[in-house]
Amino acid sequence: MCGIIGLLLADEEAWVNQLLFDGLTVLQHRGQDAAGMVTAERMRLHLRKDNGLVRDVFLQDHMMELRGNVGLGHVRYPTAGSSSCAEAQPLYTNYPHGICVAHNGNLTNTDTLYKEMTSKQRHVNTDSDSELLLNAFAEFLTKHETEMKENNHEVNDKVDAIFATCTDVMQQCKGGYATIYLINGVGLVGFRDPHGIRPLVFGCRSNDPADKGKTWTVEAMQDAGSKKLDYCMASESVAIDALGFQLVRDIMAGEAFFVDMKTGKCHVRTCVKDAAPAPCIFEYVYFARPDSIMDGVSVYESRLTMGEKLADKIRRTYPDTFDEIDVVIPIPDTARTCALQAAYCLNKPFREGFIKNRYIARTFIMPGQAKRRKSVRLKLNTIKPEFAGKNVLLVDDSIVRGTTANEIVQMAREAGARKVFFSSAAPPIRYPNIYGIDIPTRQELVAYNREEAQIATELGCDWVIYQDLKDLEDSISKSAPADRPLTQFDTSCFSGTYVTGEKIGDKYFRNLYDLRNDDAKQHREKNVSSETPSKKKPQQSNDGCESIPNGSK
Ligand SMILES: O=P(O)(O)OC[C@H]1O[C@H](OP(=O)(O)OP(=O)(O)O)[C@H](O)[C@@H]1O
Ligand SMILES: NC(=O)CC[C@H](N)C(=O)O
Ligand SMILES: [Mg+2]
Repeated sequence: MCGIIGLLLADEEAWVNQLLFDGLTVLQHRGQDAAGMVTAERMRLHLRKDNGLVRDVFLQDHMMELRGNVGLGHVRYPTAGSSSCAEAQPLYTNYPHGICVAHNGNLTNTDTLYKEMTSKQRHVNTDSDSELLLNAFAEFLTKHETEMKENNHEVNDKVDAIFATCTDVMQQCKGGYATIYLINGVGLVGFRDPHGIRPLVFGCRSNDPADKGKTWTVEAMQDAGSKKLDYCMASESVAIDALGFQLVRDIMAGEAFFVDMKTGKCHVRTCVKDAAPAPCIFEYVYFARPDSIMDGVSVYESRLTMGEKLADKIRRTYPDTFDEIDVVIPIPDTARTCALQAAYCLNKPFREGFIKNRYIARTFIMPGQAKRRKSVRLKLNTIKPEFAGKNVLLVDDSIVRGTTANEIVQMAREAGARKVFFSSAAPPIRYPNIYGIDIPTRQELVAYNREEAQIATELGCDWVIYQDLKDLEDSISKSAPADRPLTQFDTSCFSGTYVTGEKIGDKYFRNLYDLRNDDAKQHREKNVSSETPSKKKPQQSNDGCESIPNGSK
């Protein structure tokens, strides 16, 4: 999962860099491996990207170079290629105009796309799927702008050319993607794949004091005077809130949003006929911040309902033994909301048994199992009296590899717990994810080929219980707005059903396994890190980290 953000300020003399920095900081939970930013100052692009957290990648000197009133930002959690900083984003291609991309998601037809792009003499320089998404966009934009110049009736103007390009990219590129392009001198374009698997929202703010208190809709934005509005697109609404913009709405599945930097006007269009919304259910379970609103649903509210339904299932499944539970303890951070509500519904005390070290980041999205395991112990420590002599019900949002659960159960026992029951607000994860979450192999999953009793043995707990998929889906649908019901989700890692429908056969999964199992990744990363120069010396970087000639260093 990555975090993306795009901003255009009406004032051409203003700099967008600090807003991008702040927005990326708010989206940091979506990607911890690398961060990047590109800005456009008149016709000149400035790029800075590197491995590391936002606060470490952008130093004062870099910020001074990131000039201009329009830009893109990205925080990366790799799902394809390597974690080399050459694959950090935004990525750039020279022709046409000079285009940069920030992408969240994962493409599933990269082999075909690679062949098509190289057959058209487009230069693809990395193993990143996002570079193919960039080149496909550039290729189709070239085609439609040429048609426009030749007076083809279907493409009448620049706006038509942009949307026709989005349609072609959506038809050509399979998989999950929410993406923002910065087209130098033209504007910002954001869109979601035809299933809207990955999230993307937009908002605005007005520079006109007369607009104070106004509620912005797309129509109101389009009626606003020229060069009056600042625009923001971002993976999550929290970024829009934090920057002082007003959230307008989600970009819908198969829809594109274009802001023309010459006129300051915005345009929205549905680009495919067969859009069928199926957002990733794991965003609600784990990825998104609870204070985000996604596809009209409050993530916080959906997690409360997950807790409620989990409590119901515990009562139903263990009518005799659930009385034994003395205390309900969340596994910080993400599980807190559902644990709170589960405790309330079970009528059991809710206690903070684990304290989180606020300086350790999320463990599931860290690369490498050894690092993840060590991080759980560094990240969480027990409040011993909350465990001593008690039967504890631990609540986590999900169990993926079982790294966290395994360590946590041991820690609970070491702290003196008598019985340890483990519950997950999501169903067992038994299938790979191919749309932007790095769960590439079934073999690494603790629930792979195991039933609950075997999983409990593996985790060392007295019993383990999982949410039912139907209950999870209902937890989210329940809070969907009446005029935009959510009836379908990408639930692939729980169900093995892949919503994009194209034939994803055994060969694809074997190849994914070979490329992205933990050992293969570790081997690749060793080679990458021995090639990557120190990020503290950006002036000397020669590995593609600042790949635009004359760009920011
Ligand atoms: O079974 P595993 O492979 O360990 O993965 C699942 C765990 O990882 C995540 O926590 P993480 O530490 O990433 O983030 P959080 O602080 O937001 O809960 C998630 O919330 C689970 O606790
Ligand atoms: N998690 C993501 O969204 C990853 C984006 C892209 N596939 C990459 O690996 O850079
Ligand atoms: Mg967690």
